[in-house]
Amino acid sequence: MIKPGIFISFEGIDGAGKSTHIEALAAAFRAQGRAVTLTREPGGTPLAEKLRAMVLNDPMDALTEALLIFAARRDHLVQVIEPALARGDVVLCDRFTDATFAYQGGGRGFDLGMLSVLEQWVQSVQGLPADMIRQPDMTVWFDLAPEIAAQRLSGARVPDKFEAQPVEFFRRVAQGYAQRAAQSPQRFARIDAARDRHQVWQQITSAMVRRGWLAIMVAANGGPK
Ligand SMILES: Nc1ncnc2c1ncn2[C@@H]1O[C@H](COP(=O)(O)OP(=O)(O)O)[C@@H](O)[C@H]1O
Ligand SMILES: Cc1cn([C@H]2C[C@H](O)[C@@H](COP(=O)(O)OP(=O)(O)O)O2)c(=O)[nH]c1=O
Repeated sequence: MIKPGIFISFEGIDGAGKSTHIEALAAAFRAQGRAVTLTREPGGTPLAEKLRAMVLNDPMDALTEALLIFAARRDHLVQVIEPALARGDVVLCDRFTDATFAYQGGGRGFDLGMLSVLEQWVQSVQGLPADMIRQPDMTVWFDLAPEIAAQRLSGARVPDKFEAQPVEFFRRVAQGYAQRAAQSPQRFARIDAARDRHQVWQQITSAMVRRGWLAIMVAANGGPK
């Protein structure tokens, strides 16, 4: 019998430490025999990657941006995430809809009610009860003060359209995440991302072990390189 798929998203402001830990978590799941689909948003399909390049590089008004992001999400869900979950994969997704609420809603001040309507439309998929939409089973939220994230990113990479925003923007993004976490406390696993890499890794794997998704031994042996 195939195991049910698990959908885990990773969220937090730019520089919070997501990329550092996702690969290591994929390796931990593989070490205990699970197939892993490692993917990201915006992106994850050829079409969605084209939309990502536009969203991250071209100036545009907030509604255009939200529509492109949700169009990319729909393609990604239908082409990649749903088939992977149906196969029983562990899907590790670097950002999902909480990022839209945080960046377009919190950061850019776009209407949250409209984002909720788009969320309902885009995440309605076949095979779920009519009153349910596809949501991550768990969202690992790297919570970090914007000042620390900016310090970590300074000189680390060429900033994209969002990374080039001032610290006040990221303060609003962080508030957007906190608001989403308060609305779905069961789904969100908050990580104190100000700790060192080892302690961050321990917090992440503890959340997986608590859900019965990762064996303690596998978690103890892994970690970011
Ligand atoms: N716990 C940590 N302590 C200090 N620096 C970290 C930690 N985790 C990641 N970093 C560094 O911070 C920067 C941003 O991390 P990254 O994983 O790329 O963040 P994100 O993917 O969330 O934008 C990188 O240079 C990374 O090496
Ligand atoms: C998924 C998503 C990302 N974003 C932004 C956040 C990030 O600044 C950017 C790309 O995310 P990310 O892949 O984390 O960037 P990087 O590969 O540089 O670490 O897109 C939104 O504004 N809205 C969204 O819905």
